Amino acid sequence: MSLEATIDVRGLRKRYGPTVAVDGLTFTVRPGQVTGFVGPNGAGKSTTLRLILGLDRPDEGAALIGGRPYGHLRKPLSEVGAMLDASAAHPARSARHHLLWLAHAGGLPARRVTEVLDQVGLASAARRAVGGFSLGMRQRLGIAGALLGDPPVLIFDEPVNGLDPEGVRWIRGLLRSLAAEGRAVLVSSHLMSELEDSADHLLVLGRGRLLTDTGVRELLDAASGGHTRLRTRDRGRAMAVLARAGARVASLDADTLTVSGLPAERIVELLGEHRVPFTELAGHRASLEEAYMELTRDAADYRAAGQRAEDGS
Ligand SMILES: Nc1ncnc2c1ncn2[C@@H]1O[C@H](COP(=O)(O)OP(=O)(O)OP(=O)(O)O)[C@@H](O)[C@H]1O
Repeated sequence: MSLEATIDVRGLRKRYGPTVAVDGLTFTVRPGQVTGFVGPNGAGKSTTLRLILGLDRPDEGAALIGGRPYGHLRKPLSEVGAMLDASAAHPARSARHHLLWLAHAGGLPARRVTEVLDQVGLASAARRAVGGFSLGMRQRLGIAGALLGDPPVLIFDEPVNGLDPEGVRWIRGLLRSLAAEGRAVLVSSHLMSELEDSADHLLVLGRGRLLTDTGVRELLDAASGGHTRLRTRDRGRAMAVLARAGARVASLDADTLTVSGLPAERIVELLGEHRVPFTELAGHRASLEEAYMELTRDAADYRAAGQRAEDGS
């Protein structure tokens, strides 16, 4: 693997007729990390990935893999692996033949085919026609194709889409291990929750623009840090005491409050001083989705679009 495992996108712009699909994107995907590329349907994720992979031409800007545009890579399969469409294999071909054909076209040895079939758990189905494969098996075959050249940069477009929980767990583990080997791994998804246990970094896209470029840990820490869940029989007095001290307090149910803006130790002190009884006090760990909502409280645009995506319309 080369050391230049990066994707650099600079001022990328692409328009289809009246639709601006990608609107001035700049970001870097770094080695040793899983970078989540998130946004609702139509946000421009697939277009960006196609531009990075030289499958479409940008109107402006550039996308570089290890410092060079895709078209200038000497051995593309060994420099970047991608799965954009899991149904790309010919249905009458066996999994093994499909990969042998790819390996041959990319100047790779046949032994790599055996290795990647093993790696994705398809060894026993290698001689079956792809047409009879389940969606999960097709995803695995697409991933095998991406891994064929042992590339330092990997791109997966919605790899989790339509998979059962076992398949989702497998893909998460694979993404993590590929990043742990020092590769740059870019994974798109239209759902933040799908990236919960796999992404180290997040690029959030809305209507062709980059809304957020952040580390997942920083995002979660910022959103989780200030929240404490408090259970008390005397909700009214607890709210009054804490609000007077500058906290933001909200009711969750008859005897539970969430408190933000004060550290847990200060909450305990205040409740003690004012003799407000409580039975439970716990730090709250935000989910990735909650953390992102907190960060973009004012970005109604993304949310409106995201909501439509969640509704499936
Ligand atoms: N070849 C094309 N011709 C015309 N419009 C296109 C083309 N490709 C993409 N678009 C439009 O560009 C916008 C971005 O689409 P894109 O597929 O990149 O979004 P996406 O974030 O990948 O969405 P999805 O999650 O649905 O795949 C959409 O409005 C789409 O209709």
